[in-house]
Amino acid sequence: MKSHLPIRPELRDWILSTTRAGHSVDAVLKLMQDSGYDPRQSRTIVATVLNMPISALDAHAQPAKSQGRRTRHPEPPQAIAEGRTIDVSLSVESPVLRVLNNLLSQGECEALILEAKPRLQRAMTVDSGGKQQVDARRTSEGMFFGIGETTLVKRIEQRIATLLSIPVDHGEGLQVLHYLPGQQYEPHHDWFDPEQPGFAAITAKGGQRIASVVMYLNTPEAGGGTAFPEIGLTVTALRGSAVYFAYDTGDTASLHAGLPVLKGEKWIATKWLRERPFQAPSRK
Ligand SMILES: O=C(O)CCC(=O)C(=O)O
Ligand SMILES: [Fe+2]
Repeated sequence: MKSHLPIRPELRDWILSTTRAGHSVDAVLKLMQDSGYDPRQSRTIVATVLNMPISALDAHAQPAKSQGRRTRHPEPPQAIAEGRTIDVSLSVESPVLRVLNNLLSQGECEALILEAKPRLQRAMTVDSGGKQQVDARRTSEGMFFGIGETTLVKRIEQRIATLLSIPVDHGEGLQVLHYLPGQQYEPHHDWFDPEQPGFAAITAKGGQRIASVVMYLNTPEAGGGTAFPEIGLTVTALRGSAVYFAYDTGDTASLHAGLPVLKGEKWIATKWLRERPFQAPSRK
C-alpha cells in the first residue's frame, strides 16, 4: 500500500523504532490517535512505513488476539496416524524435536518427487519487508503445492495433522526442495522475527509459525543432513524419514541448516504449521 501522504522523517523513525522495540501495531496506532492523528490517516501512515497492506493492519486491529494453537509432540516408541505406524526414533526436549522414521512410504516419496519436478524454481526466502526474494543463503530449487492440491498431498497433510493433532488448515502449502552437490540452506530459524518490519504482514494470516516437519524424499549419497548447531545434532536425510521440531517465537535452540549435499542429490518436502488457520480447507 503506497501513500502519497508526506510522512515526516521523525514520525517514520518513531514508528519503526517503536514496532522494532516490540510494541504492537495496535499500540502504535493508539499512541498516534492520542496525539491527534485521525484514525484513517494514522493507519495509512503506519501501513506505508511498515510496507504492509492496510488489510494486514485490520487483522492486527482485532481485539485481544488469542494465543494460538500448539502441536502435540509424537511420543516414542511409535505413533499411529491415519492407519500408518511411525517410529519415533529420537527425542530432544530443547529444542522440542522428534526424528520420525517411516512417516512416508518409499512409493509416496517417489511419487511426490515426480509431481513436484516439472514445477521447480529457484527457492526464495521472505525478506524483512515480507516479500519473496532470491537469497544466496538458499541455493536449492523448490515449489509449493496448494493445500490438498493432489490426492497424495492431501493424504500427507492429513497424516501430519493427525500425528501432531493440529487441523490441516493451520499448514502452509507443502514445499518441495531439490538440492544438488554444494547446495545448502544456511542456518536459520523458521519462526518469523517480530522485530522485522514485515512481521505484521507475514503473520497477518495464520499468525506465527509454531512447528516444522522436514521430510526426506530420498537418501543423498553423502551430506545433506539437517543440522541443529545449538545442540550439535545432525539428522540424517533418509528416504521416508522426517524431522519434526516445534518452537516458540525467539526460540534460538531451533536454529537449523540444510547441510551441503556432498554427493548425489537431496529432495525434501517441508510442512510449516501456523498457530491459527492459514487458509480455508480444501473442498477437493
Ligand atoms: O534442507 C533441510 O534439511 C532443511 C530445510 C529447512 O530448514 C526448511 O525448509 O525450512
Ligand atoms: Fe528451516
